[in-house]
Amino acid sequence: MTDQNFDNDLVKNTESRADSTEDNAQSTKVTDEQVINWIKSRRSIGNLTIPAPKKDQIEAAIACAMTAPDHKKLQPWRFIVTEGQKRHDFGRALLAAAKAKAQREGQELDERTVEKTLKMPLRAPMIITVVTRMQYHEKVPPFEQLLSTGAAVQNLILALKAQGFSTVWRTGPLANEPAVKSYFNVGSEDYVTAFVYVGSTHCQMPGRGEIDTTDFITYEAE
Ligand SMILES: Cc1cc2nc3c(=O)[nH]c(=O)nc-3n(C[C@H](O)[C@H](O)[C@H](O)COP(=O)(O)O)c2cc1C
Repeated sequence: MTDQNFDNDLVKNTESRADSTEDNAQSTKVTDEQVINWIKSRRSIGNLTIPAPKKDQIEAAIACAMTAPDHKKLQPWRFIVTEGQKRHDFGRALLAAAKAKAQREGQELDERTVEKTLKMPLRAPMIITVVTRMQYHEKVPPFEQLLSTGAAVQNLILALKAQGFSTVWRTGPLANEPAVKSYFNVGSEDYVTAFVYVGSTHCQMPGRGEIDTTDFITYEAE
């Protein structure tokens, strides 16, 4: 089954669930197997276009993100939604970061790199920047807070997919440069954990085929 088919199936099932009476709700239930195959069908898409999610869809996805496992409920994540002309400001922040990085490394940016960097945020109609705001906690070291934010990002991506949108998680070497952190008001101890590019596409990425878990699992039992 293709990715599109999975999406259609889930949408169809969700819509019919919404309309259904209690009597026929059973017959339109999404099966566990469908959910598992749907998770496996997620693919990143690099070039995205309108429509982007609306406010209620963004907030539904962020609510899912905020159900990620979170030791001591620190809620270390913050979400910044950038769209429209603001993407140009983001591009200028990326360029400032690229120039500063190049200067530190004794290099200069060529014209092509300047243009490319400025246009990076235009690859999707919306970017959701996810920040980890680190807190000191004797039982929750920084790596747990970063991982918790990573889990939130994955939930965010899946919740956007469930609403019919495509995404790609990009971070790259500029994400935590001072110019970018300053643009997003991210503290020096904090991290830009993800730029989630969000939008729509007609592009169909190939499926992954069978996933062989053999080399990645060790079972231990008495
Ligand atoms: C923390 C993190 C940062 C990433 N940064 C980038 C990036 O800057 N550029 C990029 O092309 N892919 C990046 N990726 C990888 C893509 O999100 C994606 O997973 C990869 O292209 C594989 O595609 P798939 O998700 O369809 O399997 C990053 C992934 C993670 C988890």
